[in-house]
Amino acid sequence: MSTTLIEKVPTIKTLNNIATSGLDVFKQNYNIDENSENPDAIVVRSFNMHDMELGDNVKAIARAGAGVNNIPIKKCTEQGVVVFNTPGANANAVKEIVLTSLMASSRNLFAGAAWARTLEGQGDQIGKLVEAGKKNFVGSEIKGKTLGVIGLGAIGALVANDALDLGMDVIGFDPFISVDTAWNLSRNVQRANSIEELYAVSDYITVHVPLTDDTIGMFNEETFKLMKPGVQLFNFSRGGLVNEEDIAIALDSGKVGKFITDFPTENVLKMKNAVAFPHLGASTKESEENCAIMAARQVKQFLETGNIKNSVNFPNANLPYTGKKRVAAFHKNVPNMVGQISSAISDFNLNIADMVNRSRGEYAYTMVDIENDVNGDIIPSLEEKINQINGMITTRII
Ligand SMILES: NC(=O)c1ccc[n+]([C@@H]2O[C@H](COP(=O)([O-])OP(=O)(O)OC[C@H]3O[C@@H](n4cnc5c(N)ncnc54)[C@H](O)[C@@H]3O)[C@@H](O)[C@H]2O)c1
Ligand SMILES: O=C(O)[C@H](O)COP(=O)(O)O
Repeated sequence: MSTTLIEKVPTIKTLNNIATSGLDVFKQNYNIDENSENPDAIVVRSFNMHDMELGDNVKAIARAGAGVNNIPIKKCTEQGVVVFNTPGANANAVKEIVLTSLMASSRNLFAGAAWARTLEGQGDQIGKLVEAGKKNFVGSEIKGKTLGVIGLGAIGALVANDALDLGMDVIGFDPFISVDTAWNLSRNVQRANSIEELYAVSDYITVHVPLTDDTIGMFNEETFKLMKPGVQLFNFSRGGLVNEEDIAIALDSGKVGKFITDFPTENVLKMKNAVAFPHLGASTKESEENCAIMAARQVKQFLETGNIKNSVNFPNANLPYTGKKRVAAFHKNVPNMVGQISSAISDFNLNIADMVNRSRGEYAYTMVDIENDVNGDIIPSLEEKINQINGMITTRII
């Protein structure tokens, strides 16, 4: 696989609309081409990449957003393609839509507004009809009610903290909470020791976990049984978290009072007391810009220096870039890789100035800076030699 930036202008492929301010990061020395079949890197939002061929030149994929279930992570890792996302960059947008929906749903605003539209054509009678009909839309105040927040990451923590400020009692559940988020979470958020504890006390439940093999269908017949009758469920995470057949039954019976989701499907659109938005959670100007800029900067930094920040499949690694030649190698996390890379470099009579080696599960990443000026002619042979090491996935010399 060929690689260095001096050889050619790198191409960035975009899937979905990416905010211009993000693409501006690539203004100099890059080529942006949405039709490229074999780019150096791809910037994507929700486009489903699972059935897409990845060209052998692709080195990085940046998800301008949080959820990466649309990207074939395993395949990327096996090919040494780094996948990035933009943690927290759209969290405020989602927090605001969740709290807006929470209040709007609790006050029956969606149903009330839809009914008001049916009065069109009633002329002078509208005032009278409104006063007679409003009793059907009496809502509840959220103050003093309990909100259960499942997943206390970037979004969940913001929702939990601000719901407290709105006068709600908040209980949170996240068995994998990060130290950073724990620091940001108000101490007034109660900690549920089990998800069952949260289900038992919550009047409203909002979910902020990724869609994975472990979370798919986590809201189902069994879990609805553990919730308070009439609970209102908010899903701004991913449609697959909720079993559609089971929620339809729970809504019919009133076990679940309302279901607000950002993920419409044919089934959801037919459900009683369900409100669906067209995946609007992160659709604000601010959030689209934040995500695009962060994604673009991470890709640019990686292509130009090999440094990795916010990858979801390879370890983060940072070595100050001096401008001298750098070997950047993705490999299996097995013994003696660093030794073999070092000895391949010394076979070319080159000295090592600095290095970093980081691992993540079965995979690892090593960057080695070379002290000497490297003659461009030997780069392909050095690259080839390192790529021949057993357990090596791919190497670049930058
Ligand atoms: N509707 C939208 O437009 C929109 C926008 C942004 C994010 N999202 C979705 O929201 C999800 C969360 O986003 P985020 O930025 O908060 O991500 P995040 O990674 O910051 O937080 C996710 C949290 O979920 C926790 N978690 C994982 N599995 C769990 C489980 N089984 N039970 C409880 N907690 C669990 C993790 O420990 C983590 O703290 C994303 O994965 C994405 O699918 C949707
Ligand atoms: O996971 C995310 O970040 C959201 O679902 C946003 O998706 P979008 O970028 O397609 O709006």
